[in-house]
Amino acid sequence: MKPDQELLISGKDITKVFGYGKNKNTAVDSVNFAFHRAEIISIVGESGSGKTTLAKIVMGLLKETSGEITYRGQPRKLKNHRDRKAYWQDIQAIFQDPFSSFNLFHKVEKLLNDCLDLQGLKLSKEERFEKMKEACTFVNLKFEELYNKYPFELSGGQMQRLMIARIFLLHPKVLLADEPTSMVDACSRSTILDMLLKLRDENDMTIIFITHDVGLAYYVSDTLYIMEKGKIVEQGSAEQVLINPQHPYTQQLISDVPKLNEEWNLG
Ligand SMILES: Nc1ncnc2c1ncn2[C@@H]1O[C@H](COP(=O)(O)OP(=O)(O)OP(=O)(O)O)[C@@H](O)[C@H]1O
Repeated sequence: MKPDQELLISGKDITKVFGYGKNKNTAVDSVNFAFHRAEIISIVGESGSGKTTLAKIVMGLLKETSGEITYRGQPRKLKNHRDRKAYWQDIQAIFQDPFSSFNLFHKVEKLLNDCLDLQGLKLSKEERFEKMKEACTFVNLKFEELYNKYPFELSGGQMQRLMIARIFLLHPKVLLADEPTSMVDACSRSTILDMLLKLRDENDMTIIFITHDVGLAYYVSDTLYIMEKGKIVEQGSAEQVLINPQHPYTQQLISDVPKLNEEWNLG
């Protein structure tokens, strides 16, 4: 499936400065982006390049110092609780540390039930059970075995699957995934990515991956944004950027993955 042309979220000259004076740090520097419906985008860069800061700005968790974000054709407004609630119904995130995404005092059943509540759906107890079970099955978890457990009783991999089960129930328009596979082994890793790709195909979800792994980015993405020291130094279709990188930083990132060309058979 290919992304369509409907522009969903874009940013113009987005800048984020932390600190003052000698401690001033421009984490995101005049960044422009345009993400479309059903598009899979990877933002690739080394540690400290500003990926997570940019992701938090897109999420509305961090206020940009300057620049403008447009969402569905309108300047994004997050002034009051109502604006934010509406925005966060449409955009969800999976962060590196799954523990940060859950209320650790709530059992799995409540965590999933809350997703159904957020949708405002009127469902019977049986319907709720069926939906939660379906979500767990989608990510190869057994609801019957987990529903009564607390997040800290789950493995890192189970937690990550549970996060995807939540996304399955919430079906947001945009999913921001910050290194979503960092806590799972290589085998589960491709399963998790396949789950996310399937969600995109079924729900036309736009997915933004934040990663330092060019290989992963190529495997999953339509579009790559390469970020260095707060700036987007190169962007384009995944093939175009990987096969014919223009910027020296991109060339270096790719050459740091010596087997990339062979593994992905890029010639
Ligand atoms: N809350 C903060 N206060 C001050 N500086 C910050 C803050 N958050 C991030 N930074 C700085 O902004 C820069 C970009 O950090 P950011 O976490 O966005 O990078 P990243 O590319 O996501 O790195 P990683 O891959 O390690 O997560 C870094 O220099 C970091 O120290």
